[in-house]
Amino acid sequence: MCDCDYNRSLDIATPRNVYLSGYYKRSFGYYSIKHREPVILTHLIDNLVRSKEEIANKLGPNAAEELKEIIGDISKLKYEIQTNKPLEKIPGTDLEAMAYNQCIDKCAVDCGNVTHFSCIWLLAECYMYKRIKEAFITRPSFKDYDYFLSQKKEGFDMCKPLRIQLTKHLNALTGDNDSDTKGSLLRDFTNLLKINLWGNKCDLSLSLGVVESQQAELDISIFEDNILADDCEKIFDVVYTETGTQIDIVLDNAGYELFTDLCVADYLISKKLIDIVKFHVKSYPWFISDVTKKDFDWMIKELMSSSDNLLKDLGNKWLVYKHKQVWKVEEHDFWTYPQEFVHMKTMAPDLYQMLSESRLVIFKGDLNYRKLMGEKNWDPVTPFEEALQGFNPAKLCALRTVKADLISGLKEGVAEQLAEKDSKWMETGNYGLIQFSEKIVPLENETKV
Ligand SMILES: O=P(O)(O)OC[C@H]1O[C@](O)(CO)[C@@H](O)[C@@H]1O
Repeated sequence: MCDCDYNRSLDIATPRNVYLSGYYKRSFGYYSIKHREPVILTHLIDNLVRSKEEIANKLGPNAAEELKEIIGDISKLKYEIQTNKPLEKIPGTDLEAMAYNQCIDKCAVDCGNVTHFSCIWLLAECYMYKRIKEAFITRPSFKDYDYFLSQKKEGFDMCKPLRIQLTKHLNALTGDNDSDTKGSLLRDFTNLLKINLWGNKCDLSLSLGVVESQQAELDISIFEDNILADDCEKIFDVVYTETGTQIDIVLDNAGYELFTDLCVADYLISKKLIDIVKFHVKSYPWFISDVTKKDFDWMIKELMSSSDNLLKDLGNKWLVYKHKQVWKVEEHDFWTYPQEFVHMKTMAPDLYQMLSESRLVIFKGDLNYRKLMGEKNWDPVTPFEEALQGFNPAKLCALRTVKADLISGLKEGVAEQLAEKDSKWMETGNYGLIQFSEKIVPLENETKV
């Protein structure tokens, strides 16, 4: 039940156990809708205006006129957000349009008129990216255009030194399997998971589309104290002792984070801990830096043509994984729906079934974490499994740097201590979680959420 009342917004932080919403003025959702979203849209418009010549040359004679219409649509969206207009329904009868309109209708029932600042934050934020996509996909010259591509490429290029460092590290770990012991595998897998966790700090929607120098560090020991939940050993046990040929990684950001994802996947294959890795990507440009199929393929191609031989060899190795179907890239529209994951089983049963065949599903990043947790402001000591509210297609884990004011699975007193040091500690990405949940087999007569 979303707790927002259209006619009033409260100058408070989000109360416990209610949906995050811009309705609470001291919430990160309010700050994001009021300050971050308009800036993201302004940067998008500026980038389009700056590259209009190049676009017209590349996309043909109608592109110039269509670009004006697109900029008009995005400017209109920005105005709607800034003046807290009701969310317009998404035209069309495709499943994704229906998912958005169903979410808008549910919010209308729960809390009256559905505006950007009064509805559940997850809907408001996903809706913005859906409307951006609609602006482009409804113009023939732009239906395959990636409007965030330049930032994703810039982010990838900027992290080359880190990628070389990490490649040397990975090669050292995978170069020799003969001396492996369970202890050495646990140590090295844990180290790679933590490097992967901190790779999540590099996300462009937090930096509002501006590519910053990569704060990610390979020497992750300095961040050890900032990991607030560490289930690496439980995750390793699943990978090391369980059966099941595949694991699934629900990807988040392109660039350095994707590179660290592929390094973890490479380690699992090289050490023969798993046979197949399935990567789940978005079907269109999403939250500025989220990975699409094209981003995945582009990264491998870029590595293969690198001036650095280590990167080039890695790219060639990873291309072979793809060609041999050891690595598979999967798209599904559900990943760009506004619904929380607890609705996956009914809204995307095919995807839920695919995940249920996995030995372990790894969810990356903050947006996936919000969807796992049902976009609710849990008491931070609420067990992670409980906050999943029954979503558990398989054993799963979340690797997330904390960028939003919702969290679960903390020890008593931790959230309070951190809030005393910095009231905005949950918005910085400076703290991380590596949380695991067993596949809970429901009792026969237990009702599902
Ligand atoms: O790339 P990630 O880790 O999902 O983080 C992106 C998301 O984090 C937030 O800043 C907070 O959830 C969102 O506004 C943003 O889109």
